[in-house]
Amino acid sequence: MIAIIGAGRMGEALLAGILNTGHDPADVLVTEARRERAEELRERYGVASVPAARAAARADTLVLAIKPQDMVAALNEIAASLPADRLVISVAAGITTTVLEKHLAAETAVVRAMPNTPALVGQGMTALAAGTHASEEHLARAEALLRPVGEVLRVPERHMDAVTALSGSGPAYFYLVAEAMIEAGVLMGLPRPTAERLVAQTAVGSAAMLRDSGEHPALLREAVTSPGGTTAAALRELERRGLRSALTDAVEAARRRSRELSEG
Ligand SMILES: NC(=O)C1=CN([C@@H]2O[C@H](COP(=O)(O)OP(=O)(O)OC[C@H]3O[C@@H](n4cnc5c(N)ncnc54)[C@H](OP(=O)(O)O)[C@@H]3O)[C@@H](O)[C@H]2O)C=CC1
Ligand SMILES: O=C(O)[C@@H]1CCC=N1
Repeated sequence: MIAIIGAGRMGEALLAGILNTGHDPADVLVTEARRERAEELRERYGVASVPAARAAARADTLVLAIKPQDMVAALNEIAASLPADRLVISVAAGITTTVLEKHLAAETAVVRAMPNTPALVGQGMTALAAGTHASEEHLARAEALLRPVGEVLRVPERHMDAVTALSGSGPAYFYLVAEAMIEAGVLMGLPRPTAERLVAQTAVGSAAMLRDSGEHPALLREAVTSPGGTTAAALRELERRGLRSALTDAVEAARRRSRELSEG
């Protein structure tokens, strides 16, 4: 049995992704304190909501998808009822395996994961790092749980803040670009549904090329850039406005924030 403690945006994305790939809702529990939200999840996915301590006692694998700021309180809530052989997977930004282990019984197997919301549609990217007591078998279990909702990569834990800044927060950067492009289309007089469709499919197609062609993004960009053409004019403007350095600074800010969250 799997329990998802904290079924907010990320918890729900994982829940939906896991159920979409064939898990029986009867084998999945969620912990959601707000009654209306618990009811919504039951109606939408057929999963039961139980208090965290009960979920901890019943599930073999616990996924902690609560905010970093709520993590210590939640760990204290489950620690006493968590049998020693359970696997605890935390997806919280900035919360290290050392912090997780400190608030759980000695030798609890802990895996730190950083997924992203495209898990909802089976296109997530999750990085995993093992805690001190997580064996290869525990990592394989975490991987088996998350693999159906997207790609999984094992990384050294020291890379987790950078991973969070790139793939954890990354979908938001792409959505901001998409939003700005759609508004630009509307500004030029395109009907909104037309602009939305053009941008969404351009994003999907570009992402597929990026992932599947094996080409460096600079080469893919070059192939779009006809001499003396429209793309070159647009790219000059993006470079002049500092898109590249804005993105570098943005990703570094996210990593800094992830580190701050680990300091409590
Ligand atoms: N959103 C994303 O793209 C990603 C998020 N994450 C991580 O996922 C975690 C959740 O983020 P996100 O989903 O965005 O945030 P949300 O605020 O949407 O979700 C947090 C959820 O946890 C619930 N909660 C709080 N305390 C407890 C508790 N003690 N027991 C059970 N449930 C509790 C909240 O309930 P209530 O609303 O009732 O307070 C809420 O439903 C964070 O740690 C974040 O770093 C990781 C990768 C990507
Ligand atoms: O914004 C956040 O803190 C979380 C972590 C990665 C994506 N969302």
